Amino acid sequence: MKYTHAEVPTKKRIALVAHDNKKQELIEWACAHPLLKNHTLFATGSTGTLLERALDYPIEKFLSGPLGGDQQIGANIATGGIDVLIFFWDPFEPMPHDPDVKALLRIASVWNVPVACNVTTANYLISSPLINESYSREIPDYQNYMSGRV
Ligand SMILES: O=C(CO)COP(=O)(O)O
Repeated sequence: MKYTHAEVPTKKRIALVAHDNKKQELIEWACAHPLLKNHTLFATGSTGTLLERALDYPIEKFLSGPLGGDQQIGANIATGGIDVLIFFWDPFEPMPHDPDVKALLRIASVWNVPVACNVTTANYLISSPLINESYSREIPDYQNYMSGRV
């Protein structure tokens, strides 16, 4: 695989997602970090509705996770529309949409997007100076990949 770079803007596009047993944790984390409001926030349906209420800040909501929201966020990562993923997934509960969860985590890895799956990592991420700076992110060179296939 050949790689190229994408410029990540100063104002990040941050996706916030939590499974039901982790929603309260994510809400408390988001409320404790008002700096999030310097960025554009996205979320899956139920997570987004709860966060919007708690933060009193607009959140662009996708479908609910089990109905395709995880896949929508994954598609946005692949097309360069999301720069950071905060995904508090539940390690104790099997989900009907486990394949979607795995696919979202995989595609974030493919496109070298930073992912926080727990509060500690989210704290490290949000306190990184890079969250308020532009950043050159290494990504797969799609043109090169395609030219080798067709
Ligand atoms: O299921 C989810 C992530 O896999 C989250 O979806 P909701 O935010 O709609 O609950």
